[in-house]
Amino acid sequence: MSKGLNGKVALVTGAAQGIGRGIALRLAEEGVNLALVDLQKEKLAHVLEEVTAQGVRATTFGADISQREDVYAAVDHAVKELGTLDVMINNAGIAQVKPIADIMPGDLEKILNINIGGVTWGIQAAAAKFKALGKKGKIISASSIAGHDGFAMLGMYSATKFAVRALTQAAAKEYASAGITVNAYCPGIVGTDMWVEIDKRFSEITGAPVGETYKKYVEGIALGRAQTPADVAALVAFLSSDDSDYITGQAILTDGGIVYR
Ligand SMILES: NC(=O)C1=CN([C@@H]2O[C@H](COP(=O)(O)OP(=O)(O)OC[C@H]3O[C@@H](n4cnc5c(N)ncnc54)[C@H](O)[C@@H]3O)[C@@H](O)[C@H]2O)C=CC1
Ligand SMILES: CC(=O)C(C)=O
Repeated sequence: MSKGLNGKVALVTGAAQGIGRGIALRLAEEGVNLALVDLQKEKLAHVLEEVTAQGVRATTFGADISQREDVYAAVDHAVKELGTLDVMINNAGIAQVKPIADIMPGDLEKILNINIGGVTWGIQAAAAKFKALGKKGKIISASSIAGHDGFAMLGMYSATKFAVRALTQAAAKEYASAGITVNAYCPGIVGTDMWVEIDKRFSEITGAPVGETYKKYVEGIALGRAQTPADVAALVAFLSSDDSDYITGQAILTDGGIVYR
């Protein structure tokens, strides 16, 4: 068990599936009460059943993280339903597979609003709430290996994940005096719907057979297998726990050996 997690309250965005669901399941195992936030309300209801079956209290909230008022409303909802907030996990994000030459203004606007806007509003709303509650807190956001190395065909996605690292560093410096730590996790190749979509788009662009791009990337992992949401959740549980109290401003790689920093 991770130190100091039992009884805490965490909000997880993008909790309806994939890595966000994996984080919710792991935190529930650790006794964390959960506010589950996503665009997909039906899928959230299923994750709600899964986590409450582990004996924790939980609530769901439908929100579009690119909308500042939605994120603030989600944080207010968490505190109203669960009594407080200790950990904010800005996990939701989208991928975008396009050669640089094909990126259009609408593509740029969409991914910036979700991947950078969503994290910005999440950091802002959580820090304001921690201060209003008069408590310390932890803010944890999803970056990526693509936040350390720019990936071909994932140029704008990579740019947003580099930006998450920059925001993490700046926010860590701004909020340290309030006792708020701000960190990020950087997964590698995780077998979620996001990669099903990335693989499909690569096929459309390059003509590679479906499944080939994912297979090629997984073959490049030193530990020899694709990452699971539970692998990512193990790092997020550590960053949510008291064991990470002296860590701030970091974007920590968890990728089985792809990017070495
Ligand atoms: N799958 C992978 O290999 C990797 C993923 N990541 C990052 O981890 C995070 C989670 O990824 P996955 O679980 O793989 O993705 P996913 O696509 O399986 O799940 C993302 C979830 O976020 C939700 N979401 C998307 N846009 C939203 C919005 N505007 N408002 C509210 N919710 C929204 C979706 O409904 C979905 O439930 C993302 O930030 C992603 O960039 C980072 C590195 C690797
Ligand atoms: C989805 C993602 O972040 C990568 C690099 O696979």
